[in-house]
Amino acid sequence: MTTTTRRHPIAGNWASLLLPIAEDDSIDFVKLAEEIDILIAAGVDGIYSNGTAGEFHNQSEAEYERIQDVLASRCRAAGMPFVIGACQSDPIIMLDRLRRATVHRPLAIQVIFPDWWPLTNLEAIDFLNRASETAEGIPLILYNPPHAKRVLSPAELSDVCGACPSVVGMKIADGDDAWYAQARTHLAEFSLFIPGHHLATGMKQGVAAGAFSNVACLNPRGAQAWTELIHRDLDAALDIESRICAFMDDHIVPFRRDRGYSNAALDKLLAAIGNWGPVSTRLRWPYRFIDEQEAASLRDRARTIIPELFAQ
Ligand SMILES: N[C@@H](CC=O)C(=O)O
Repeated sequence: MTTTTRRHPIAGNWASLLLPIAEDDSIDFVKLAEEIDILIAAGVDGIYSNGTAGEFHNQSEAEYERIQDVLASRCRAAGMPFVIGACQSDPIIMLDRLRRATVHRPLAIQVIFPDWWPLTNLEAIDFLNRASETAEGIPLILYNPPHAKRVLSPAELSDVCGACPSVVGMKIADGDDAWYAQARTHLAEFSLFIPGHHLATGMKQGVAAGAFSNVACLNPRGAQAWTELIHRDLDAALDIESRICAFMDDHIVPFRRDRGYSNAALDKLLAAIGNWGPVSTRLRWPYRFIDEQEAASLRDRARTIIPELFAQ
């Protein structure tokens, strides 16, 4: 894929900051700090806050502030790149989160489109331009997941984001070969982040810069080693990817498809299976979370199917 000057060097394996939720539904900030230190020690390419997995949709503004403070201070002290998610369904609150994120000078800031009434392309451009002004020169990454109120095609993403110079990247779902061809045609100037479990394919297709990664939820250190392997030995990395996908399809996706759990519940299940830090499966009310026992019983399966992710 031909790149242009807009394409930002941000890339690689980005670990989601998952919220340790206590039994009384509060955020355990001591455990949050501990989790960040573990992710830093794992040597991931970066840590980001407030994706769906980070429950951005279910926290107060004071909590938002405190999460970003903890993330920024610990990452800065360790020289670890970080991205802040300013995402929120309400555009006014989102711009305010964005304004408060700029204080920490993250590598980039993630935004979504306002998400109650779907935006037209013109409204989306207007929103991103206002977000760009608010970001004070910090690059923006548009997070447009499959569950967004409006999911844009590569051509639509190009029309909308092309009009907003601060948007340097997108975090989107990938697709089949035809989708990848469209992405190459329309989105070459952007850094594209695709779902973590497809990263080797996305890089083979010459499209993906990295992932804000569910594989890092399972094991941040293993996901980092796999990301590095993609550059060294693509065939070996694709073989691991096929087993990661099989594990997801057989053991993780059924919780959403058959039992109605949210994506955040699935990502927290992955972290509990990986058992690498102080993050349980618990989500904040009203969202249902997967019993910790399910994680314990999948632990051996994960290690058997994809031992490479647990070898470090
Ligand atoms: N979609 C996720 C990515 C990690 O699994 C997110 O919430 O950012």
